[in-house]
Amino acid sequence: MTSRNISRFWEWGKKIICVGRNYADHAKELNNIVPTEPVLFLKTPSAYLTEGSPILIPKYSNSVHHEIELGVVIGKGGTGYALCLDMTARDVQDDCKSKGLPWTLAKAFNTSCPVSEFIPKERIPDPGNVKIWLNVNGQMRQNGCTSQMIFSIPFLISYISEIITLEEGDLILTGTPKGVSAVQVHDELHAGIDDVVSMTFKIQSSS
Ligand SMILES: CC(=O)CC(=O)C(=O)O
Ligand SMILES: [Mg+2]
Repeated sequence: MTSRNISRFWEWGKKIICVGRNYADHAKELNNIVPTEPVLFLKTPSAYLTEGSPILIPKYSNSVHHEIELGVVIGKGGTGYALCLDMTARDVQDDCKSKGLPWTLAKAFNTSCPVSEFIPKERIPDPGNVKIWLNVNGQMRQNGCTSQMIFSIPFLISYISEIITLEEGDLILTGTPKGVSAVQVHDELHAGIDDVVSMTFKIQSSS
């Protein structure tokens, strides 16, 4: 595990808004319908995690999946970015889906939103065309491009703004490409955006 001390750019009181099923190949791999409108959900402040701290598997799940995603950070003079993980208790989510219940237990648990350092907008001139990738213990699992998004970043910002007032510092996770899979205790997740940023997180049990 890296010992880099990444300072938190995200602060308490700001929102973490997530978009689901924004890549058709991922919606299909989980047998979900490809959406015609963005699917939104929220993460809690205690979900936010920076490098150097472990991702904790909640006791109530036997199948926590990685989902690598481009994060958009709302700023006064435009947006910035971050690489994010939307850790998901897939077994719990499947159960919630079958019962018509919200996804909070599956998506918003403590440490479920590992985030890279802040990426200034100049470092990603075209956020609609960057490669995001993730490997687990050195094996590539996800390797997608934001050009595959169903709903573009400008559309998502405008869509969300109609429903939830976006403020400086809010973070939007823009959905994951295909290749999600379960992680195990002691796994090491290494992820990046082209040659712009990379991050490493270890998996631990929560006890
Ligand atoms: C099925 C999901 O968990 C939706 C999601 O989070 C995504 O990124 O897609
Ligand atoms: Mg996701």
